[in-house]
Amino acid sequence: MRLIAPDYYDVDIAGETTSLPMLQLDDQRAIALLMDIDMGLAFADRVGRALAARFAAMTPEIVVGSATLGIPVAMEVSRHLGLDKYLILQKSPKFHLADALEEPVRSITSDKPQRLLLDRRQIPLLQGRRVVVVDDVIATGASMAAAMRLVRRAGATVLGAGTILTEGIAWREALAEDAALVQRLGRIPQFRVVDGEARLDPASVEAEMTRPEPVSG
Ligand SMILES: Nc1ncnc2[nH]cnc12
Repeated sequence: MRLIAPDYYDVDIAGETTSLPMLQLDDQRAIALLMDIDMGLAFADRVGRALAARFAAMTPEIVVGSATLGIPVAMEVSRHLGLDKYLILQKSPKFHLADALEEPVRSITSDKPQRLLLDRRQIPLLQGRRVVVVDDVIATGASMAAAMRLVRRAGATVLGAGTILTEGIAWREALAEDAALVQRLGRIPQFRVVDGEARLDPASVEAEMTRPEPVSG
């Protein structure tokens, strides 16, 4: 992992400041890295509780998450909604997934073509059900869009899309009207590498990220 200065980017995640390490992706790009699987049980519990609170009133019947980093999010959101069963969409074909429903992930940021897979034996868990789709980060929006397509192909209604963080702004265009379904606990910008340092990419910053907070009182 190639780290870059400044060492950390601080982001508010559900009311707590979280320091994310800065990672250089290539000559031009860097990201503030959120590895939810490395952040411990207290973090997983906190984000699960906070996202579940956003969706509870919609009375979802099942939570769907994408492997790998969406797995702890799906488990913790389910737990806090009082749901036992959850459903994971896989990225790599496993033996038992020979006959899976498949959706391409149209991502411009990954070098290899990717896809999301839904085990056909799990379709009954989704058919006619009210579903929340979750992931760790929504960046390009390509993974979330593919997950929503799969879930809808299986006959479910998507009530919402939950994520720990949104990254940049590209996801809004990729998700189109589904962007309105997104519930996030925080947001991060994207970064450009300039003189060996990560600098905030102004084009990735949401207008409301730089807008001063309204003064109360
Ligand atoms: N900043 C980030 N951290 C972890 N996973 C990501 N996927 C896309 N952006 C990410």
